[in-house]
This record gives sequence, structure tokens and C-alpha cells, in this order.
Amino acid sequence: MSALGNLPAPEDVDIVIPTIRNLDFLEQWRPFFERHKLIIVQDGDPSRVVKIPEGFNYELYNRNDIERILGKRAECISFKDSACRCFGFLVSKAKYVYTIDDDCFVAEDPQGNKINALDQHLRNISTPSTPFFFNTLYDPFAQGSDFVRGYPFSLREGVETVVSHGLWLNIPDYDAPTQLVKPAERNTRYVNAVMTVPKGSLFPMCGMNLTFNREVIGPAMYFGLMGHGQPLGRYDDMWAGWCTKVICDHLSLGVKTGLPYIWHSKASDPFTNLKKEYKGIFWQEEIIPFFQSVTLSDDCQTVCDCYLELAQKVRDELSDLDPYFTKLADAMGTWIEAWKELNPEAQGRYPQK
Ligand SMILES: O=c1ccn([C@@H]2O[C@H](COP(=O)(O)OP(=O)(O)O[C@H]3O[C@@H](CO)[C@H](O)[C@H]3O)[C@@H](O)[C@H]2O)c(=O)[nH]1
Ligand SMILES: [Mn+2]
Repeated sequence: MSALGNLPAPEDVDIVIPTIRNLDFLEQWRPFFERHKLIIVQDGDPSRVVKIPEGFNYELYNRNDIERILGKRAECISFKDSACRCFGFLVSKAKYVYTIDDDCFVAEDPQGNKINALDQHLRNISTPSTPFFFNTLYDPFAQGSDFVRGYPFSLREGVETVVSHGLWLNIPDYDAPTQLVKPAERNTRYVNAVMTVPKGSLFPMCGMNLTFNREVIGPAMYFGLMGHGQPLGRYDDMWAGWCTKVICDHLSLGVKTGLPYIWHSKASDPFTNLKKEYKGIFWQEEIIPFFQSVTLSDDCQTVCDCYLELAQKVRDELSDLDPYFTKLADAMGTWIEAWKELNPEAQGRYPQK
């Protein structure tokens, strides 16, 4: 089946970029980005001037803006960590968000064509996902693909896709221990596939090259408390991905991963990364079984309801691991308060079925 959904209009897609750098990388993306609104979340020193190339339609928010807009609730938005990007999800009014890091450039496919990553994401998210039964020819809705023999016809309608997770050529998104033992490793493998993450399976969601339906799953895309004053870093996107996937499974919503690739240019310092992520490396051995065991009650009416129920379970079941998780559960609740105040129209509906 090659049903390619109608792609969203430019005004329906905002691009969220967290930054401690300048944004020269946008020059490479200009053909693909300039019809979209950029939401730039400037981290670190708010007095620093961020250089933004001419000709882009953007909103720029620094820490002073975050505190002005959220007041006391600003405490749920991380400082000095890329997790601050989720503030951009809060203030966007677009149906879809694409978030990308400022050291990610336009990649080329094996034929040497420049990859319009945003276009591929929108194709992914505009066609259904197949979480209940794995299609061995990958995404059946991609051009030139279909369901294979033996695939139940009763499952071929699929479900609404709300997350499209892209990958990276050159510097792969490795954790610090892997970076340390394989400092020279570069990802040169271009795998031409998009697939649905099956129901019941979690996955390590990277925030570097990610698109999602903000109106539906936005409330779950809280990039948890990291950075300044926190015992953890580089688990912001992972936390959001685990919460999102549990809620997507509960609501029969779809998550796809694979194409598009971007070219990730900067390897962050593995020693700094080790300091940020080391607690997460052993905590996640308890966190993952927690998320794998979570069941959400049927009376949750929206993603917000699901998220608040999940936050309570975090508070009840992970606080013995470390008091941090009580703080994180509280921050999850604050996030939803801020979301409801700024986005009353986007509570994350149940699928209309
Ligand atoms: O304190 C900070 C640090 C960075 N940023 C911005 O966030 C992204 C990612 O930063 P960077 O490319 O330096 O780090 P990576 O290790 O490559 O990032 C990967 O780890 C995840 C961290 O959670 C991230 O999602 C992955 O891409 C850049 O845009 C920096 O400018 C920041 O805002 N504040
Ligand atoms: Mn990077």
C-alpha cells in the first residue's frame, strides 16, 4: 500500500531548537526550514546574543522569558541542559513539532541526494503505524512497500502515528561509556527503512532529530528535570520517550523510527557526558522494568490524564530508588499545569475510535 497521507502545511509545523551556540547550521537547512516558524530556546546566559541567519521567521526565548511566561512553574524547565527544548513545545501553537539540535546538518543518501529530513518525518507521521503485528517489509505505507503475505487484513488499517524518530549519520547518539571505548566510531550505515516500534516495546528516544504530533502527544513530551542542580543529564529525551511510548501503547497510537537521517557533526565530551549520565546508567535498570510493568487505567480521558496517572506511579514506585524521582514526579505535574494553561485546546485527545 503506498498511501501517502497529505503532508501538513508549513504553518502546521514548528521547528524547536535548543541552543548554547550560534545558529549558522540553519544555512544548510534554509531550503527546508524557511517556510516554518522556528522556536529557538536559548539556554545558559540570557544576556548572550544568539546569531541567527537572516530570513527566518523565529521566536527566541531565553531563561528570562521562560521565567516571565511560566512564573514559579519555570522550575520544571531544565537549565543548562538540552532538556530546555520542551519549553518550545509548550509555547508552540502548531499541530506538529520538529525538534533538531544545532549541530545536526543535512545528510546525503547513498545516491548523494540531500535529505529533506522534515519532509520524511511528515511522510512518516502522515501515514498509519502498525504496532500490533510486525510487517517484515517495514513500513507498509512507504512508497514501494506494502503488507506482506500473512499479515492479518483486520490489522491493516493501522493506528494514528504521533511520533517519528529519525537517526544520525557520522556521530551516533552513543552513551558516554560507549563513546569512551569507541571514540573513533562513526555511523556510515544508511539503512533505508522506517518501522513501527511494536506495542509493548520501549525504545531509546533521541531528541536530536524528532517529530511529533503536538496536539495529541505533546503533553507527554516533557524532557525531564536535568542539568543545573539536578543529579542527572542526557536522560531528558529518554524519559520523554518512555513516558510517551507507554501512553501511546495505552491509547493505540503509533511511534515510527528509522529514516530520515541527519548528519550529526559534534561529539560531545565523553567525560562530561559520563558525569551527567552515570546515575542514569544504573538507575535505568530499575526504571525500565517500571515502565514495562506500568498499566494505565481505562478512565484516563486524555494524554494529560494518562500523564498525571503516570507521574503518580513514578512518585509511588520510583522514589525509593532516589528522592530525585519525587521531584521529577512533581515536575511532571507542574508541566501538565503549564501545558493546560498555555494549551487548553491540546490536551491530547483519545483517538477518535
Ligand atoms: O547545556 C546545554 C547543552 C546543549 N544544549 C543544546 O542541546 C543540543 C544538544 O547538545 P550537544 O549537541 O552538545 O549534545 P549531544 O551529546 O550531541 O546531544 C545528545 O544528547 C542529548 C542530550 O540530552 C541530545 O538530545 C542529543 O542530541 C544542542 O542544540 C545544544 O546547543 C543546550 O541547549 N544546553
Ligand atoms: Mn550533538
